Amino acid sequence: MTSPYAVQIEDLTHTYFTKTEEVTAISKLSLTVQPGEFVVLVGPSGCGKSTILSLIAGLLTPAAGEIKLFGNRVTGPSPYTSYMLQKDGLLEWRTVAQNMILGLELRHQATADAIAQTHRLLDEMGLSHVTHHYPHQLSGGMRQRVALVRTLAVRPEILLLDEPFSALDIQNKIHLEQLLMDVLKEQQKTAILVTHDLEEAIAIGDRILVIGGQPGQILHTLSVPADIRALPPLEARAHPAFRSLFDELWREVNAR
Ligand SMILES: Nc1ncnc2c1ncn2[C@@H]1O[C@H](COP(=O)(O)OP(=O)(O)OP(=O)(O)O)[C@@H](O)[C@H]1O
Repeated sequence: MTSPYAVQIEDLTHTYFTKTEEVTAISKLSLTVQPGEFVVLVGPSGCGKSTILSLIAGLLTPAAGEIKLFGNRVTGPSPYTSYMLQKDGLLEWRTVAQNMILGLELRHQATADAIAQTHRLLDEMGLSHVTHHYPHQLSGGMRQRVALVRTLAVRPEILLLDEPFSALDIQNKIHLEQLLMDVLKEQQKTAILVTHDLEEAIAIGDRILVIGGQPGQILHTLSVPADIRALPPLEARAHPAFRSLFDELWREVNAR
């Protein structure tokens, strides 16, 4: 039987070992994410948010518990996921066109069709005029849009986004949030976003999980009301209920 979940995490524990100490970053975490759902992880620094993403991406091996993506157990990096970080990670010696197909090349999927698709995405992001530019010729917002195209190019079912817009000014941030939401809606992808920006969490998430405790646990869940979810990120921020949701999240994140 196929799994009804895009992501299913059961009793997950992860411990980092350093020369001097053991840090249990995640302990017995269980969580499910529906296909097409946009889940946001918020919480104080060091609570384990990035560790959760790295475990889902198969970049770390858990000490205990398991993660399944569409019913398939994660044992290493998988074609289901694509990861985007705060640092764009563009290779300075490659043009925009060469950077955006990097993931396709690494996965041996750089077919003419896949590359053409990637150029369409670049066009949708308003970047077709910089196809042959090098990263140093781009603004911060443009670089991050190229990184988003590269993340989407491999057509992952699940996007893992670790503070991807946190270094951007508010105009660029909202613009990229909108572009991301358009693509997710059109392609019906699942996404898990880590952010410190509680407004961003409410403006683009379906369900927000406050992570915290000793070690990482889900301390609070906030489901964003459907009428806010239906709005573009800029308008969502102006919804009359937005402030009280923000206050609720703020209290929960800062409660302990
Ligand atoms: N490579 C590592 N080696 C040892 N400890 C680590 C390592 N990476 C993370 N940790 C520890 O694991 C815990 C969780 O870290 P993690 O980066 O997942 O938190 P976070 O919530 O993403 O933090 P931030 O919001 O600051 O990015 C922290 O105590 C951190 O110090």
